Amino acid sequence: MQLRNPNLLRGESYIAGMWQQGEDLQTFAVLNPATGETILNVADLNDRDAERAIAAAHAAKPGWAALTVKERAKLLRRWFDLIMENQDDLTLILTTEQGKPLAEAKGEIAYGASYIEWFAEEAKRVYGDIIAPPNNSQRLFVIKQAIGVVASITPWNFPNAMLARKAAPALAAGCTFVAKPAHETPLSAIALAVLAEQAGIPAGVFNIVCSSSAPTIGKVMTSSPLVSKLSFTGSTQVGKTLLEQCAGTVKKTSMELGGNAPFIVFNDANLDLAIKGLMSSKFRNAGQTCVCTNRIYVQREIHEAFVEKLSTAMEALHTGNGSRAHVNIGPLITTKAVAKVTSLVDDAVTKGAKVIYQAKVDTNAGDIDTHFYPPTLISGVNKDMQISRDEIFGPVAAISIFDTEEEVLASANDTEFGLASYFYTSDISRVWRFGEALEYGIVGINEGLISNEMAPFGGIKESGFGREGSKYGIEDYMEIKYMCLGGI
Ligand SMILES: NC(=O)C1=CN([C@@H]2O[C@H](COP(=O)(O)OP(=O)(O)OC[C@H]3O[C@@H](n4cnc5c(N)ncnc54)[C@H](OP(=O)(O)O)[C@@H]3O)[C@@H](O)[C@H]2O)C=CC1
Ligand SMILES: O=C(O)CCCC(=O)O
Repeated sequence: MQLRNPNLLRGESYIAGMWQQGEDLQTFAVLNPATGETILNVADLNDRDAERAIAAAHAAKPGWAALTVKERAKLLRRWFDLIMENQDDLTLILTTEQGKPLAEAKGEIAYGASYIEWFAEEAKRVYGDIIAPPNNSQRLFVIKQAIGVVASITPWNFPNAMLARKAAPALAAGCTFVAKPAHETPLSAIALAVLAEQAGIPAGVFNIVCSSSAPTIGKVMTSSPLVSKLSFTGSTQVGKTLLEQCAGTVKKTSMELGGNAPFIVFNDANLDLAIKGLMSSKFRNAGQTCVCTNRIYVQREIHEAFVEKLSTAMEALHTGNGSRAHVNIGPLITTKAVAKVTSLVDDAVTKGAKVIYQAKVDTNAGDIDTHFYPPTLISGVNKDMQISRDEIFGPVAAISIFDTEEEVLASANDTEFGLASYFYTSDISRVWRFGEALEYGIVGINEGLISNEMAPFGGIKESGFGREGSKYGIEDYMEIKYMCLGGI
């Protein structure tokens, strides 16, 4: 990998302001998902290393919380500037370890950085309250204070942005932070730590613990009495385990878990707009995001026209190694992920769905074909097929036909998940009626790209709780304290 700033590619963890090999001096390999080649061997930390990171964050907490918000904001702003100055190198690291095409990786670096910029500003806008007292001898106040040490566990699909959007509000609020990135993609997280150090964020405030054993580090994070909050993004299954583990020390938690997003197109929709929205919400990161469209519902009268337009649009998808300029669909993260998508499509086809379009995979010498799944369009999907119940996490567009608004609302809400949803219509009454009736934390209306740092990202039901980004995001990292002054 040719980087302008080779210091960004490191294989150590960052604890207490020092680069660390870990007590056991073991390493694990980080692989390029397109080629299977080892990019770097990264220090494999154990439970005692994680405890040291938590102790470092705990020790750094009083000093960090005591800085003025302007001082913390300035350091966060410096971190943001450095990330943007190093955007091209960070992009290359991200594509190499995660697989997403370069243009998307570049977008992710800017997206992640936007949370740091936003929360550097929001740090200055935390307000308390004065409450009318029940009698004249009292005065009642509400203040907000940093929760304390925050631990985070983040996934491989957005190795930069998921970490940045947890660390930024936490640090802005005055919390200190210990991150465990996914073992598939630790290099982007380590690079963020290199830049945090360079920005002058004090030792112990931002720590990274890389490990091949997530359950080991997770146990330490969830059981340590020094950790006040756990913020997790990943599968609902692992989220539930972590919630159970956090119960022992009654930690606050934010859980950004799986989704099963419906994408509904009514007869009166602008079809071209709907296709544009679907292409971005379905195929972003090769379909590997928790807000990716999972179930597409098209009203009967427009089904044929919609399928035709979608097949044509999908011809513009080029699947291959994300480091090649024209590629816009990269590999899936592992062969296990490819096997899961394959089995969902096979199950749907066995139960009667039809494959309408399947793209070709265009790999180079050195790429491993079995790491890629071709963009595929199937129609005739129904709720008995596993593909309509599970997160696909792959580039498969699965269409069902519906007749009435009532019917499609029931289908859309018939899931344990409640993260993102999308619908297209030109009927303004339906915009409100249907938007309010969808049981989701996020509703895209005539829009397929709903994520940005100014908006509250998060789900309901088994998609989790807590909100990331927006004016609400910093609240997740603050405690409310009520003070009652008597004897007046
Ligand atoms: N909401 C979302 O954004 C995401 C949803 N998913 C969904 O989950 C499916 C499986 O993906 P997968 O990567 O396995 O997701 P996981 O939930 O297993 O991984 C997410 C994060 O949790 C860590 N982790 C895994 N097990 C534990 C544990 N017992 N204790 C503590 N941390 C743990 C992982 O570490 P490590 O990687 O080192 O094992 C990673 O950092 C996907 O197909 C998709 O459906 C996946 C990723 C993100
Ligand atoms: O959890 C995820 O899958 C990442 C969500 C990406 C986004 O912020 O849109």
